[in-house]
Amino acid sequence: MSNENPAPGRTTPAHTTPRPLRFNAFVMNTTSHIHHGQWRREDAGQTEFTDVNTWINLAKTLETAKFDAMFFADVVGHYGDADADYSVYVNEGLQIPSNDPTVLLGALAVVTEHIGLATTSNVFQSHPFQFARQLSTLDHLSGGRIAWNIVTGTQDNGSRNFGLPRLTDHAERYRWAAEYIDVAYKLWEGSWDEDAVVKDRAGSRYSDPEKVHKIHHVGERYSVEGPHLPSPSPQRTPVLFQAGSSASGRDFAARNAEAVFIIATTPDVARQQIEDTRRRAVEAGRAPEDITFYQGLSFVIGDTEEEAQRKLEEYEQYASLDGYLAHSALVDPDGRVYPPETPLKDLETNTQKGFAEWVSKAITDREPVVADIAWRSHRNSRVVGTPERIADQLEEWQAAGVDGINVINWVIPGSFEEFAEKVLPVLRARGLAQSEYAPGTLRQKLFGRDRLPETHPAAQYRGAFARHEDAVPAGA
Ligand SMILES: Cc1cc2nc3c(=O)[nH]c(=O)nc-3n(C[C@H](O)[C@H](O)[C@H](O)COP(=O)(O)O)c2cc1C
Repeated sequence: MSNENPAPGRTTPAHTTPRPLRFNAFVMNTTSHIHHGQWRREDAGQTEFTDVNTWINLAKTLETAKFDAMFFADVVGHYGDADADYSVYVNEGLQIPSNDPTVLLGALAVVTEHIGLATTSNVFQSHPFQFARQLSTLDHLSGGRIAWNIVTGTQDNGSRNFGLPRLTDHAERYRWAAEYIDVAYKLWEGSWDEDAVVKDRAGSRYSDPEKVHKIHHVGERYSVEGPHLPSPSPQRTPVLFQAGSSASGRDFAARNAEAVFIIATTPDVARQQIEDTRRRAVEAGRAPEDITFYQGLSFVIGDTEEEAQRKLEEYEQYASLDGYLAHSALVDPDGRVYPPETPLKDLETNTQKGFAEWVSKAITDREPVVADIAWRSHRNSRVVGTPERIADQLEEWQAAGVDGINVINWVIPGSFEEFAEKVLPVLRARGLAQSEYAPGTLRQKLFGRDRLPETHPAAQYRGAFARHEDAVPAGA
């Protein structure tokens, strides 16, 4: 690893060069991802998300700017219950229509060389045998640049699209995820020995049957015999991203994740969340630096503070309260989205409880209402100002323990072009952004190794299935 890319998570003494932050472009294969209403702007290229060139051009822009990864969020339904007023989602282009990000990564893998490519996939949306095969294929195609954002679902509607009655109970979702990922680890790490592919033309042996193993997984939900069909890809297990915030979500992240996404309201809140998850990771037998944290932020950049404020007003004019409310999924027990004027004290909902309590406490001069939640979630993760002022604030996030930033966009590609043109040079001058990519796979770039370390739970499956009777019979 070059000096510019020391291992993340380690504190740098004050007299040495600062540690660069990591930067991901947070995107979704749809029109309206986070900042609802902005698609109506003339410069909003996200309306053309079905055109592969929108993404190819953006990937190239990001690679030129040395972004670490392009990270695609995804959902498999709309927010709220099945009976919620889904005309809002449709009117707003709010994550519908949307296309599958995992398929798109295949195209992006061949037109890029360095940038990491992260997809989101829910544990109930595909069988782990099939999903593990898809990601191994992408990891081969991209030369080892794939990451997986492991999600357990947030939507009743999405669950019903896969035959479930509703969103599975929270604790049960994480038990499900634990088995799902266990199957994937067995396939990725244990099914093939490192030197199994021999391509021995004279000996008429493509792979060595002694070195390809069935996994014989039998669990609560899955029964998977194996072997994994793809041979080992450059990273084997893709880089593992996760975004759980509850206690069970943090435990899952602490055990499995290499990069955790947070949207903390302040650097102090981030610090607490990071320290808590790192403590859990150490309890799970991992090293503190094996797990990194990315704060989601959007930027309003001006050459002067006045210009930044003027641009902010422009974004505000396009912002859609209906969209933020629908995305917040504040639904009543009948599945209807709550009217914006509903007092928070009258809310009866199972989602966003922690955030509602925080907003209730923050507003003391009047009755807090549902609209406040939508507006606060819109406002609390944005940074407004000159590039220098933005760099100052990023230093504060870094001092709180944040390793990287998930850059949330207003418009594609403009938000990323502007960040690359105006903010990254200032960050580079302060040693806070990389100027070149480190060579190798995404994990090599981020952590200085191609494969998961021995302290990771997936490592237990290396060599675990290497019994002779499990080998594929010759000629099968
Ligand atoms: C930055 C960020 C990005 C997320 N992206 C997705 C996503 O793309 N798809 C999804 O289903 N959930 C996504 N989530 C939701 C999380 O996976 C998780 O369900 C949520 O944070 C609640 O955590 P908990 O399940 O531990 O309570 C995201 C969360 C955060 C903070």
